Amino acid sequence: MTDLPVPDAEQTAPAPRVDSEVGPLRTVLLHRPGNELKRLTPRNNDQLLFDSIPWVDRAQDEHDAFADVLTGRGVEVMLLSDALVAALADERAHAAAAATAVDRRRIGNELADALAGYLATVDAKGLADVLMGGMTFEELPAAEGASLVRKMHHPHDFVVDPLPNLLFTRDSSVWIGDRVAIASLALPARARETALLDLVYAYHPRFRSAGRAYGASSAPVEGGDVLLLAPGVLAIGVGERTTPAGAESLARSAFADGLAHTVLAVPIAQDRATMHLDTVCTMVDRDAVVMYPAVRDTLTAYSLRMGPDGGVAVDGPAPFLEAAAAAMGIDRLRVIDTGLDPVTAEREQWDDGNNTLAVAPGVVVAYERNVETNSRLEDAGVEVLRISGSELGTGRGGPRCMSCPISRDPL
Ligand SMILES: NC(=[NH2+])NCCC[C@H](N)C(=O)O
Repeated sequence: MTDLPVPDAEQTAPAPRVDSEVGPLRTVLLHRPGNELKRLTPRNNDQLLFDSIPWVDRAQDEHDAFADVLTGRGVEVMLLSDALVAALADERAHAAAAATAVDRRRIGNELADALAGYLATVDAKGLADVLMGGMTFEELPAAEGASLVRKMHHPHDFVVDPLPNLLFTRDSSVWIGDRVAIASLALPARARETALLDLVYAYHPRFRSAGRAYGASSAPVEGGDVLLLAPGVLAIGVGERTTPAGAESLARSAFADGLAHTVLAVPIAQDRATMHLDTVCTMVDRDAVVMYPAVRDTLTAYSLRMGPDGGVAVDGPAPFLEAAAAAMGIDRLRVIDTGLDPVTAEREQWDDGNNTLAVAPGVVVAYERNVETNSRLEDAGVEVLRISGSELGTGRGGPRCMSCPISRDPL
């Protein structure tokens, strides 16, 4: 008898490729919140971009339920912590990752050497824990020296900052076609996420052959601002996070790689409530978006195309909905009219009512608390898979923010 080889998960997994916001979702990268959330206190939560202090056990339960909804729909869920540990098994990744955690300028040479020495001794899992959850002066097990830095810092100050916003995997990397763009995150609290995702995509066996769409150290672009409206058509929000230079440079590289023919640069208000384009608008079907009513008629877009000289040609601005429909080659982009009174609309926008994750055309995951928005979506024929997010939402992010699609079937 001959034994047939058993295909392993990596051989059977769909190849990474995402051309739209709504094509049937096959594989997604999530981050189950961990010890990094336990670092949040009323003194540091603003700086770490959380609006209150989450109840961590409950946040984990909510996240598990989110992952279950996705697996229940046949989606393969990859967890960032597992992917990071797998990547760090490569000693080059281990060394590079440890180096990203050592900030000599902040902790001085003596402690930096002690920290680097310690990190070199921990295994992949131990290193991943420090990279994600951070480390306090009190936890640094290096020999007690006379370091002034150690003496003058509070024992609970961070030697390595925690990364509570890893939860929002949408922002740190984006697949465009068969290439991955490592985001260049704008705010100091998230800057180190770039380096971790960069290592995951470089060293995880599953991604080794993945081409890059954007360099990790380029001008700021965050994934929450990038919407794949249709194959070849990107919308990029420009506001608190993604800069005009970031949008221009991602457009230039998408054109050069043949990943897009049109990029819409969409100015959004530079506010916490609208930090990314996906806080006011996400796609729920091939030709439909759910959108915050207050911006529906005012949102505009510059249309970027490859210029004759290989540069970027800019048109507009024009109304966003018109520019989007034209670029997508459809008559009209349907806006699901949430028809809400302005106060309800503002409350539900703040709680990520417009931040839905499509698992297929017309099927989206949404926070249950946005009762009005969800019922309007259903009235318009969209199936809504509700999850609770009372704790997950304390960082201001909904189902779309908490997910990075790695593979979607073509539309
Ligand atoms: N795609 C999104 N809207 N992400 C939300 C990110 C929230 C996170 N606390 C931040 O401020 O960066």
